[in-house]
This record gives sequence, structure tokens and C-alpha cells, in this order.
Amino acid sequence: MTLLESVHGPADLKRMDHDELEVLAGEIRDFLVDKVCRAGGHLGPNLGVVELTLALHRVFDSPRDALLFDVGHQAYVHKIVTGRHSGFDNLRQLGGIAGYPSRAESEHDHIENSHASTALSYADGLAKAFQLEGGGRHAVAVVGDGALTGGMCWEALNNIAADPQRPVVIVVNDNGRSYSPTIGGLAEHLASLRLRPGYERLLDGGRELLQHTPVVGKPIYTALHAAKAGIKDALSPQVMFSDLGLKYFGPVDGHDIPALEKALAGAKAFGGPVIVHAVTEKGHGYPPAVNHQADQMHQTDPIDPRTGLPPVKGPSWTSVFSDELAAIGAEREDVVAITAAMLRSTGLHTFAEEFPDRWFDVGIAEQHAVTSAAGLAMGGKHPVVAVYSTFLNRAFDQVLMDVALHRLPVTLVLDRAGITGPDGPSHHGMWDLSLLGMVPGMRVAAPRDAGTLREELREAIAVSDGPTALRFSKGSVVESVPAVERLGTVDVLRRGGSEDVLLVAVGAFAGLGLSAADRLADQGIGVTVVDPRWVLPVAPELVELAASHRLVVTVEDCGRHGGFGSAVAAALRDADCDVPLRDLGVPQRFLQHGSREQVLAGVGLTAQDVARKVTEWAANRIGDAQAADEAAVESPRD
Ligand SMILES: Cc1ncc(C[n+]2csc(CCOP(=O)(O)OP(=O)(O)O)c2C)c(N)n1
Ligand SMILES: CC(=O)[C@@H](O)[C@H](O)COP(=O)(O)O
Ligand SMILES: [Mg+2]
Repeated sequence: MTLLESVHGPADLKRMDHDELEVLAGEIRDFLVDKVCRAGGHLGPNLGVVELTLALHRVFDSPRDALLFDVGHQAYVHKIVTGRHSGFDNLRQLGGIAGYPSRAESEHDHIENSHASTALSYADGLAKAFQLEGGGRHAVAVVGDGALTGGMCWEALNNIAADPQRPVVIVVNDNGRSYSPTIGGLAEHLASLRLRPGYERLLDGGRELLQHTPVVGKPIYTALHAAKAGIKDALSPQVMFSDLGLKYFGPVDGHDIPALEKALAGAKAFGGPVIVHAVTEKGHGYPPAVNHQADQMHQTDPIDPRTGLPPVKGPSWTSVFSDELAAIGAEREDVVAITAAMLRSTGLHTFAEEFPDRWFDVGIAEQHAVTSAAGLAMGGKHPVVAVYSTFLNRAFDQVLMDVALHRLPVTLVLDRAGITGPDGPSHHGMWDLSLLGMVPGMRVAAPRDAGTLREELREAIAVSDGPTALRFSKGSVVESVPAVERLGTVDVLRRGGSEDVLLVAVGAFAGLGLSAADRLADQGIGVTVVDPRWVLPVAPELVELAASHRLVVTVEDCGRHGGFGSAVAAALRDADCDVPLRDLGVPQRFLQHGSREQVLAGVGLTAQDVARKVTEWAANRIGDAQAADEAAVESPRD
């Protein structure tokens, strides 16, 4: 039996000596490479926190002490040592263990939200609760250098530092990177701390040396001790944290278990707000990750563990956007690009390489990204802010009040819109249409293929009197889903041969709509399928089309509450059009992880499901409508 197999909980770690822990760390690394290469996941971040996680579980007493992981993508080791290593064959798969902490999986898990920069706020709240309960428990937040660039962290630090008697342990997992190297003044400050020997370590070393230096040692030590404050400021510019009222321990080698345990034990005993600055290496121990130029295997699809290479894939929504924006950038020098620490994964890297002065990485700070874009627009630029759909949630007020209120030409590009799959409930991009539908003057496009993505991106960037947004899915994209005609902004993809059913398919669901129409045609139900292209506001041509059919069905890869279907229903009401409408979309629930296809099937968003539902509705509605037509003929109104 390996040491890893002998670990069923943190207590097993506390029984090990440091030699055994070193062996265990090696076994965990081999385990991570093997399992994550097969399943995909966050290999780099987790390889970087092996020793840190072991030390945390040896010094603190989870779950009595709360170990909080910011984002949570780096919690695989935590899961391994809390009795879940057997679940890694199904990591991030339907029914398998989640890629983030999961309260349903373990009492050791707390934060399920994978949105960054929240852990310190949770820690502040938990510390207050522990204090009210009489103390004795520790709130320990592990936050990356990237997450620390998020605004919520600084709101939390301000509060955490407010009470010097309230223990909060903040462990900064500083590997110098988000996906790519972390940017900004804070990152520079952390780097300056990393480059200086830890003040405590230097003091310990000096004390040791002087106490063993006969005769002159003692007076020199006494003099140095008197000058301690000045030495401290000079040796390690930790003043930012200490000026905030936070005790600082570090920098500590994040791969040295004894050193980590010493610092964490000191922090645990301190009894107030304290920072332990652990310096780690993303991908540590696995050269293909350490040397991975783009992002040190921050998040990887299944790869060959020997080569570290993923399978070659076709064009993706992101790659099409990436190339088209760069082409637009060559034509429009007012176009600038903004990323929130996700340059490559949102496809802005091509633009950045071609126009090095016209792109900005703001850190994991979507709120700042949007309002900074508003500033750029006020300055005569046309900013393109590329974020994952789900991360736009935290910048809603900035979109509403900093951009739309001023009718500024900012274009939001929402990648990973709709069900994403393996990253679970806080990553599905199922909120954007409901949010943006509330924003006066906002225009939202949902391309259905590579061709319409290029076209609608250009249309969006051509708008100068207000905000626009584009939303598209995660993964591969088809080049073309052809239209038979265009009515205003609406593309007709298929004429149903009758006026029975109008099926309005949003974005990537165009293919789904056409497949459902094929099934319905086999049953003799004529379905006209259209792609609205610009989904918000609802186009008048769509209302006209609806009015000429007996039943309207909308299908969207977004939450139903306040989504596109709701907007169409409102537009029909406003036009006094009483054609019955049924809206299909993602149910307003938190949906667990699985593949995109599995999650969609789980909520009835397959061609078969859509065809079955339309059949039921059509049978009732069309029958009713025909009966009403016949009645009208027999006894015309007076
Ligand atoms: C609000 C938000 N924006 C973006 C992301 C995407 N994201 C996931 S992990 C990550 C980088 C985190 O860097 P860091 O905190 O340093 O952790 P590391 O991966 O280095 O361990 C980003 C940008 C996110 N999870 N949440
Ligand atoms: C943790 C995080 O927010 C991302 O790393 C997430 O895993 C999205 O990954 P994709 O880029 O594969 O959608
Ligand atoms: Mg980092």
C-alpha cells in the first residue's frame, strides 16, 4: 500500500514524519498527473499546492477550522487528503467528484463558487461567527496572487484588519501567475517580497550567529535588536501589509513542508489577522506543466501524460473571434481590448500580439474592466471587453450605470455563454441574457456559426451610440449554418411549408432547432426555423413573423427567467399579438457538472426533447386554433 492509499483523513497526515510527507508529496504529484491528464482539469495549480495543502492540514484542524480555497480550482490535494482520492477517476464528470470544493462531498469543503476573490470575505464572516461563539476556531483562506488582484479581496482586507484581536489566517499562494503572469502594482509588490529573504528568517539566522559569537556577539545583538524596526523596513518591504494592520509571515518556500508548518503554526498562534506569504511554482514537479509557455497548464483538457500535449482540435468560437478581432483592429485603430487576466482563454492574445499598445490586462477585476472600458470609450476609443459569460455577473452595475447610462460604445464579448459543463454550477454562462435584457439601450447578438460571429462582431463594433454584447458557447464552432433569407436582422433557416409553428433558435442552438424541425416534419408538422441573430432588443420582423404563425417556440442556451423567451413574450404583448408562445431554455437552477451535452440532455435541451414538446403543444394549440378558425367561418362576427 502506498502512503497515499493510507491517507483517509487529515489525522493520518499528522501521524507522518517529514520524510514520509516528502514521499507522500511525490505520490500525490504522480497521482495528479495520471488522473488529471486522463480527465482534464486544473493540473498546474494543484501541482503547485501539494506541500502547502499537507502543511495546512497538519497545522489546522479541518473541519473545525475552516480551510477556504479561493476559486477552488486548486483544491484537488485537499480532496485527496480528505478521503476522496478514489473519486478522481471521475473528476469533473457527470456523477463524479467536482473540480471545486463541494459541500455535498465533504464536511471539509466550504466554498463552491468558482468565481475568484471571495475567500477573504468568507473568512472575515466566519471569523466573526467564530468570535461570537467564543473563539478557538480558525478561518484560513488560501488565496492566489491572481485572485488577490480582485477588488473584493481589498474590501475584505479592510475589514479583516479592523479588529486586531480577531484571528484570520490569510495564506497567499504566490506563484506569480493567474493564467499568465499576474499584472499590476500588487503583483510587483509581491515580487519584491519574493526576492527578499524573509525578515523573520534573517532575524533567526542573525540571532543564531550572534548568540554563538563569543564576547562581541551579545552587544552587537543588543544593538541590532534596538534597531529592529529600521532593519525590518529596510530588509523586507512588507510595509503594505503591516500598514494595513496585518502581521506578515514570509516569504516562505511553498514547497518546504517544515518551513510552511513553522510559519502556519506561528500564524495560528498569533491570535489576530495574519498573512502567510507562500511562494510556490505552478506545475511544480512536472516539467511539461512548469515549462508550458501559455499558462503552466492552468486548466487542461485530457492530455498525453508522456508528452503533456492535448489532442489537436478544430476551430473554436474563441479562435474565430480571436482572428476576426485582430482583423478589425487593423482597420479600426480606435478599437482596444481588455482582459481580466484571461488573455489567451478569451482569445485576445492575437490582437495583443499585433497591437501591443492597444490591449490591457486589468487582473481578475471584471468590475474595473467594464468601468475602465467606459473611461476608454469616453476618451474616444471603442473598447472590447472579453470575459466568460458567468464572470460578467459581478460587473452588472458597471454595465448598467457606468456604460449604458452614458450610452457608451463598449462591446462585451461573452465567451462560454450557455452551459459549459465540467466546471459546474458557477461556470455555466446562463445568466447573461437575463441580466443584459434589463439594461436600457443594450443590444445583444448571438451568432450561430463562425460566419455570423464575424459578421455580428463587426456589426457590434460599428455601433457608436451605446453598448453591445456578443455571446457564444464554449468549444468548437461550425463554419456555416446557411440561411434561406434574411428579414431585417432575422435569418430564416428553414421554411416550414405551413404557418403552424415558428421555432426561434438562439445562437448555437440553430442546429438544435433544425434537427427538431426535421423530426417534426416527419410527423407532418411544418416548422419555420429562424435565427434572430440580434436577440435583444427583439426585432420587429420577429414579431411580424410570430403573428403569422399558430404557435411560437423559442429555444435558448440561457436561463429561462428573464431570458430571450421572456423578451419575445413581452414584445408580442406590446404588439397586441396573442399568438401562443412557449419558451424553452435552461431551468433556473444550479446545474451540476458533466459534459455540455450531458447537462443539456439533463434539462431537456436536445432535438428529440424539443420535437416532442413542440408536438404536444402543436397538437393542442393548432387543433384549438383550427377549431377557432372554423368557428369564425361558420358564424362571422357581427
Ligand atoms: C471572477 C473570476 N474571473 C475569472 C476567473 C477565471 N480564473 C480561474 S482561476 C484564475 C487565475 C487564478 O490565479 P490565482 O488566484 O493566482 O491562482 P493560481 O491558479 O495561480 O493558483 C482565473 C482568472 C474566475 N474563476 N473568477
Ligand atoms: C477556474 C476557471 O475559472 C477556469 O480555469 C475554468 O476552468 C474555465 O476553463 P475553460 O477555459 O476550459 O472554460
Ligand atoms: Mg497564481
